[in-house]
Amino acid sequence: MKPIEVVAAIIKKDNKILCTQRPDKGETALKWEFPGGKLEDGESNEEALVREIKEELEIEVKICNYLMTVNHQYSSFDLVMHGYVCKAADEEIVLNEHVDSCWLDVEELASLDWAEADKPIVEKLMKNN
Ligand SMILES: Nc1nc2c([nH]c(=O)n2[C@H]2C[C@H](O)[C@@H](COP(=O)(O)OP(=O)(O)OP(=O)(O)O)O2)c(=O)[nH]1
Repeated sequence: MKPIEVVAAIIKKDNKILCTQRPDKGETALKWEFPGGKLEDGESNEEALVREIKEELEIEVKICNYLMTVNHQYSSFDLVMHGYVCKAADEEIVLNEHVDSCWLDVEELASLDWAEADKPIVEKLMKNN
């Protein structure tokens, strides 16, 4: 099966990181994630990320650096997820798709129930801190 290819934004503001909670459906129901979504045909990772964040949260992000790619096998699909560290301007987020969100310090990230594929990203952020 062809993996689903996704981009995810680790959005930083004032030293906090934006964490978002997925809706109550599918294999990752109510898990916490970094916002983002699937690449559309012909899009670069960066274009997809800026578009997804605008759609999901109604904010503009500036991509600072690539962090890592995670390959994860869920039982119903294979995921390839590219994580980028981004900066948000001082705009209010609007939750168009997520059920909850919070801004956490890096050392607080482990307190959330993350989607499995996000755990290596959380570990890397905490190690780099
Ligand atoms: N965006 C995002 N998706 C993640 C993360 N961790 C993780 O397992 N996923 C999975 C959940 C979903 O099955 C898939 C991304 O799908 P999505 O629903 O966010 O993407 P999308 O907005 O383009 O999708 P769609 O509703 O248009 O189908 O990747 C993460 O940190 N960020």
